[in-house]
Amino acid sequence: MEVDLHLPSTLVVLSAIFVLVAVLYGFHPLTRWRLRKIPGPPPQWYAGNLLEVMRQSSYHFYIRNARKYGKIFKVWYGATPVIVVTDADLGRAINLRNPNRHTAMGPAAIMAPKDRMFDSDGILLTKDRAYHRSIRNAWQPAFFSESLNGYANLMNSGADRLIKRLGKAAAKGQEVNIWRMLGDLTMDVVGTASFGVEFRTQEDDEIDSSASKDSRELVMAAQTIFQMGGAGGSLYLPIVVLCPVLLPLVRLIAGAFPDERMKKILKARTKLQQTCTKLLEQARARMEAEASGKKPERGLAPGSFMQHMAQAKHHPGVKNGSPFTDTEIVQQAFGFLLAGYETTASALAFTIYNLSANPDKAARLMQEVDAFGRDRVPQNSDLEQLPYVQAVFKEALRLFPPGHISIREAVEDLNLNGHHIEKGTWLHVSLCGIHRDPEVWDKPDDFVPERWMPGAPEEATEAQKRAWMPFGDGIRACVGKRFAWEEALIALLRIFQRFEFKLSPGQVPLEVRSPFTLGPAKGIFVTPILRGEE
Ligand code: HEM
Repeated sequence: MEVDLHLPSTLVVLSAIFVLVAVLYGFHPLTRWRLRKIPGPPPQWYAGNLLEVMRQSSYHFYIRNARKYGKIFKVWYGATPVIVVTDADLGRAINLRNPNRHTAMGPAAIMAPKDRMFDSDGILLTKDRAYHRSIRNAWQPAFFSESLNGYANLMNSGADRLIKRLGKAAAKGQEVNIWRMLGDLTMDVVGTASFGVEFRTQEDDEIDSSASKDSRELVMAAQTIFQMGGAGGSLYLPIVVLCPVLLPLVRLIAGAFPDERMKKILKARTKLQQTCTKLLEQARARMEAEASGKKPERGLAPGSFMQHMAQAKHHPGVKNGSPFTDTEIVQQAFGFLLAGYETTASALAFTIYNLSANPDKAARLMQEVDAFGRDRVPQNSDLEQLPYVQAVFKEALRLFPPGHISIREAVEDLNLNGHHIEKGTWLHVSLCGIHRDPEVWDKPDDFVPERWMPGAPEEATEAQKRAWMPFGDGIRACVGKRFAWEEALIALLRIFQRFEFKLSPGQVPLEVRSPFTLGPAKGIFVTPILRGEE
């Protein structure tokens, strides 16, 4: 009888290869060795620290680990090590020298390039420096004082609709999820400012039936993308997180067989693109009609961000200084909504949470509001008369910065306090870690708006002021900061002219989640109470 002596040895070799691959992809011995001197929480095989990050939220996980391991530590997102920095000066230096964001692990990462165009070429994720400068410059005039003065009416009408809704709840003594309601407000304001059609997301039946068909379709598409777009959206994602080298293959398979979530996102993106293209055509018709002295019927509102982009041109060195294409304009308009909607809603909700949990601070704020006038409708230029409202908002942004990480990719090899970091490494400047650093702040976890009141005994030192950076820093810092500031102050003033809030029990400390931006885990539940006579 003939015995196949090769079979066992083949099995041994295959098993050895399998074990080697399992070790290389599960344990990453070489990378671990390279980064061994950087401390950090011990990773698990394959998942790294991902399960802990998801359980605790990256926000808490980073704050806790900064207190345990110091201002530079490493965290493993599956197979990818991320260097987290919680030192303000080092963070600024990183942001200044490394302008590229690494591609987030959202469903978009696994989409084919044609389906990803919103992300890869928009202001948020483009890695082409000259192109970024060109788009960013085109954005800037939307935040000049003249434009901001123009937005005040829109922001006040948004606040009117919110006050109406709060009034109904107050009359019934009803608890509300204020985070949700503020989300409806900011979607209303940012959506209308960006796309130039009335978003009307604050009506009780979600989308006002009197809104135009274009407007309704746009709102629904944007909402679908938001609901579906968070990290962990697609079933294909875990594969890429655990084994990034499979990305090209996963993209191919996901392109051919998209799962339900991806299908919905793709459909919503196509709808958004089509509707915006139609609005742009109307806008161009409007501009032509205006130029020839006629009055057009509909189109983008004058002064809207999209109309502004329709008139903008690239830098002479980029695309020969040509006007923006329709696709580019839609990318930017969607970027405006994406970056400005949830961040501002969460910042406002955190502010109301902190005020409700600290009634003495709320009382001081209401005194200032009353001195300004209970019935006075603010304009942008009035906001400097509200130093305590500003201080309260600043302090809420310190404790809970909605954009809590400046996400970067090392553009070259770096030396971080003696640690060698290779080009391409993912870097997270943890703004929440910096904002709660006990070596920098007294009572880092307490809500003390007086830190931001000039002359107060608690007034922040220069080092503390430098360590306040909720809008990031460097050339990728928040371009919409002045818009957010105006919108938030108008909303706070208008809300507290009419209401105070009772926090529902069981919410201190607040449960948060931070898949991408930082927000309350389930919401912030309060009962609005109509304020008595002055
Ligand atoms: C309270 C509200 C807001 C907060 C806390 C916030 C925070 C941030 C942060 C932390 C960044 C990243 C900075 C970095 O990577 O270093 C950012 C970027 C950005 N934000 Fe905001 N933001 C807010 C509102 C807005 C609004 C209302 C808009 C638009 C109208 C906007 C548009 C953008 C854009 C386009 C970027 C990317 C800029 C670039 O890459 O050049 N943000 N924001």
